[in-house]
Amino acid sequence: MTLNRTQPLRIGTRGSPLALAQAHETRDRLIAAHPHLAAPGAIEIVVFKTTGDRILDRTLAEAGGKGLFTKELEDALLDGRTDLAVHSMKDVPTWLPEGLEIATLLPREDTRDAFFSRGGHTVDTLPAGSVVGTAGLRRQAQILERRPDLKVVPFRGNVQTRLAKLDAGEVDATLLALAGLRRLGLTDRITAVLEHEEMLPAVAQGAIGIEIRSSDDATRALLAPLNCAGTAARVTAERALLAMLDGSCRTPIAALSTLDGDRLHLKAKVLSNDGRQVFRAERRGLAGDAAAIGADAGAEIKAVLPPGFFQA
Ligand SMILES: NCc1[nH]cc(CCC(=O)O)c1CC(=O)O
Repeated sequence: MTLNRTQPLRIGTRGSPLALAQAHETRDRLIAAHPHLAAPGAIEIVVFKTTGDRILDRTLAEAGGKGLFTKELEDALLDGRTDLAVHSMKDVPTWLPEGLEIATLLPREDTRDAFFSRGGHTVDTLPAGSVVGTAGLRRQAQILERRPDLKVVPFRGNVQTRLAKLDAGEVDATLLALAGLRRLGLTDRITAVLEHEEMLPAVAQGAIGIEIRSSDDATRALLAPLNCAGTAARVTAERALLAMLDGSCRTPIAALSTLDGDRLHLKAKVLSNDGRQVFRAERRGLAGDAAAIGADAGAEIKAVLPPGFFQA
């Protein structure tokens, strides 16, 4: 098969600064692997506004529904308006639409969360009753697990908006994924980087996935040299856990797998929203068994969850 194309390769992306940085990283990696794609017009970046970009006044769990950041990109792929879609894998629902697949995982960024506070406080030194702004139930639950005396309030908007709200005193602290901050070059204002023991990341946090039509062998071949096998194994394990738990986005789930050679180590945690109930599982195995490792850890947690634990 020839990798030369007569049509431009069309990359679908959201328009947020982080999404654009990830689309540009994808374009740059494609050009590095296939120099002819550097020609003017060989790659087009097509920007879409997703439902998740429109809803800024509610938390995403309240907005309900899955795929808030992906649906418009996937519709464009399915209609043939684009050839690939670039996603933060953290935002990609467990089940993809029929006819689409994640073809490639780029090398994963740092998976930790960054903590920002006024007055340089860490999670442990924040005065009782301090207000932490976060949109995510996973962060809310883990903050309250450690500090039940803090108050967590919903908080959305892009990085700059959130930091402005912090400066204005609307909240005393907030959290953001370090991966996004690194990609945007916005790490200078971080108060503390939270280690995994303190804040286990979201499934696939820090990973960029590239989605294509399953029938599109030409684009799959173009993307093949960009795939990071280690990231793919880790994301496979974490997403298999999610699939087994079948968790709605209203239940806090955190997971992280790491690789040491071909040995994969998965840690997973499901919490109640108030952080008072915590269920954990841990598994080790071969990277080649990533899907089974994730499913197995998910099944262990599922077996001990009280009936009705997952909210609709
Ligand atoms: N939910 C939004 C979102 N999706 C991916 C990232 C960060 C980048 C990543 O984890 O890959 C963020 C922002 C955040 O959580 O701070």
